[in-house]
Amino acid sequence: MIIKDVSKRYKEYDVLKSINITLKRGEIYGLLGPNGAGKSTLLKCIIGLVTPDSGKIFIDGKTIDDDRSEFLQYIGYVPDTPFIYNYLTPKEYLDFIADLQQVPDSQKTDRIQMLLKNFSLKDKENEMISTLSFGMKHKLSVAGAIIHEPDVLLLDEPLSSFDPPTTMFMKKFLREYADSGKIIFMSTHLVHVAQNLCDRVGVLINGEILKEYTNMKNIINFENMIINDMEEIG
Ligand SMILES: Nc1ncnc2c1ncn2[C@@H]1O[C@H](COP(=O)(O)OP(=O)(O)OP(=O)(O)O)[C@@H](O)[C@H]1O
Repeated sequence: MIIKDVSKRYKEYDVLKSINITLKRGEIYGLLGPNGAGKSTLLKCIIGLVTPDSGKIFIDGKTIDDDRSEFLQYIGYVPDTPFIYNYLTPKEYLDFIADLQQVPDSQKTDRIQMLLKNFSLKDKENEMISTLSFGMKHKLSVAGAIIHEPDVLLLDEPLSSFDPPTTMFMKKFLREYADSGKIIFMSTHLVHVAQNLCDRVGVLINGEILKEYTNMKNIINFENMIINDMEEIG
C-alpha cells in the first residue's frame, strides 16, 4: 500500500500535510501521535470516509477512484468506537458482514465459527450484542473486519478497551495476521503499544510524520517531541 502526498485541510487547519508512507506485506505500521494529530483522519482517507484534498492511496496499484467496491474489498477497518448492530447476535452479525463482503457461501460457516472460537466469543454467539461488554464488542468488530481476509487491516486505537489476557491474544493474533502476508496499519497515542506491536512507527504530530522508527527502543522522547511542537506553535 502506498500513501502518496496525502493532504487534508479543515477550514484553515491543515490536518494532514503531504503524508507519504509505503507499506510492505507482513508489516505492522503504527501511527503514533497525540490527540488531534490526524491519525483517525488518515485512516479514514484510506477507507474512503474522508476524501483527501490532494494525494492518493494505492493498494496493489489501484485507487478508490478506479473501482470503489473492489478497492474496499482490500480493506478491513476497525474504528476506535466499534460500530456494530446491537439488535443482532455475534453469529448473525458476522453472517451479515460476510454477506456484505461477499464471502463465498462455501466458506462462510467455517470462517464464522473459526472467528467466534478464536476470539473467545463462542459462548456468546447467540446472545444479543447489546448485552456484550465494550471489550467484547471491540473484539467482534475486529472479527467482522477480517471476515473477508483483507490484505490491509486498519485499526484505530486498538487494544484500548482490552483486558491483559485479551490484549495478549490480540497482539499474537495481529502478529500472525501480518505474518500471513497482510498489512496492518494502526493508530495509537500510547508509546508502549507502538513499541510492543509494531515493526515500524511513524510519529505523527500536527499532520506531519516527524520521525520514523524501526528500532522501537529508540522511541524515548515522544513526549518531548509533542511538547516542543506545541511550544513552536505557541
Ligand atoms: N469532520 C471534521 N471537521 C472538522 N475538523 C475535523 C473533522 N474531523 C477531524 N477534524 C479535526 O482534525 C484534527 C485531527 O483529528 P483526528 O481525529 O484525525 O485526530 P487523532 O490523531 O485521531 O486524535 P485522537 O487521538 O484524539 O483520536 C482535529 O483537530 C479534529 O478536530
